[in-house]
Amino acid sequence: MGLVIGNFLDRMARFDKIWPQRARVSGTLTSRWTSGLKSSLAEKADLRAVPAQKGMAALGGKSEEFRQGFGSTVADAIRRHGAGRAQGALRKRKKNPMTTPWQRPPAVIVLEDGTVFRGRVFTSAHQGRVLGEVVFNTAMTGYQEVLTDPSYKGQIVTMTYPLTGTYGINDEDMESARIQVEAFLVKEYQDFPSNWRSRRSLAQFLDSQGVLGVEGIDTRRLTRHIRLVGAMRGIIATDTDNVGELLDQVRAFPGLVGVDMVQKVTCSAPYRWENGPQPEAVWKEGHAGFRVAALDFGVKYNILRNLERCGCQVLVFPAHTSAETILAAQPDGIFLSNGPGDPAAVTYGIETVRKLLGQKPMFGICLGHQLMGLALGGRTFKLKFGHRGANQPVRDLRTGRVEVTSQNHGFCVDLESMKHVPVQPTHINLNDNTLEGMEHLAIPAYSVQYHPEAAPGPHDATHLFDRFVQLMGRNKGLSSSETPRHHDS
Ligand SMILES: NC(=O)CC[C@H](N)C(=O)O
Repeated sequence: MGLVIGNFLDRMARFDKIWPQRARVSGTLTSRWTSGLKSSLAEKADLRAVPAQKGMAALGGKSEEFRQGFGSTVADAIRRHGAGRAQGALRKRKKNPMTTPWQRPPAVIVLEDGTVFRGRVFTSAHQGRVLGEVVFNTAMTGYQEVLTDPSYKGQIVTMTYPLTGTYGINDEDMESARIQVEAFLVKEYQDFPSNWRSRRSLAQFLDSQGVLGVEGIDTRRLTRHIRLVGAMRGIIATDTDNVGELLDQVRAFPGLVGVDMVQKVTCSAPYRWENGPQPEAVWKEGHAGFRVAALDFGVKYNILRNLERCGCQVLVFPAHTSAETILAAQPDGIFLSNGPGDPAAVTYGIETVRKLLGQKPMFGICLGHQLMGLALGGRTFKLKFGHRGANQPVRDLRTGRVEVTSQNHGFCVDLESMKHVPVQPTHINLNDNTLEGMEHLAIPAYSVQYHPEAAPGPHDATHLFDRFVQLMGRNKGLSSSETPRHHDS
């Protein structure tokens, strides 16, 4: 496979060798899952003799809580932040008690092929079972954006990066109004975030919306398994360990193929985007920027932020809106958003896009790109395990330029099927040569499978938003210098 995946596997192999050494040399709790398995409290205190003693001295009367199981979190906090801040953290922790990893309730994950993984629940709000397609994301940061990206609806997401939670959750990096993933699986959860923007911990965020978080998963084994066998349905249970029963339940779950997930995430009524969603669904009086009608199949906020940054004003329409209603708003351009699930199941969206093609300049991202492909007469298929991460190399076939891109998709437009359509393929994924972008030869319409808005990921491709603005300008008879330009390309 490609260089990027090769590097990734190599890095994971090296990480495994380095990890135990680091834990031995520093004598800290970096590997809580090895040290944590020692069951007697005396042994625990021994294993982390230095931070534990400092912790007890610094906390004075708090040593009783240490013995009762706050030990690792307090010692962790002292190591990271010093005794003063650790005391503050302990006070917060008493309000929202979190047990040490080895005290957390067990969770079992069963994949549809019978493979079993075990972990521990690091959230408190959830008891029971969760079903979804299990997918992995290789971005090293960006868990907040991943959790809130509507394209993950119906999916249980695991991060391949082994430590999650370090920088908490902030108020700015939301990609929609809520958490969209069905559940979140990590190798090691870090419950003491340290970042100037952090407002709450990852566990608190998941708890606030009743979403299950599980740690202690062998995420490397899980990822390698999905890569070898392919995307799979999975079930997480916190209420039973009966694998046979869970296997029956996961096999009865329909999964994502052929299922319209868009209706679960699209907005219920049109709205204007202006530094966030605004209730009124009308163009702003006196605004000179191009008017973009965005069809919301599960739009990420950062796409709307980017359009706004390019000087556009944006009205967002529910996925079911008819082509006639959209054209009646007299937009200068039409944007087709990203979104979850199988594009072929969004039949009403395909029909609307077919009617809108050629009426106004059109730009599609991810699911929007797939719907454009289907509306033009192409086909889509499910990739073996999908592209999700922030390091996918894409070549622009017209310039030869390679961009490192952010991606999140499990389906793909079949390049072969586009051979009979008046479309030029413009971008190719260098890992597996699948189609990543196209441009219509006769009408102003183009699309990309990847995410130029990043969030998370590199900003190599933000120029694609400028291209949309240029296209709208040309369509209105403006020269390129008369059209605003906001991104460096
Ligand atoms: N990010 C997206 O828009 C994803 C598109 C589609 N749901 C897929 O998985 O391929």
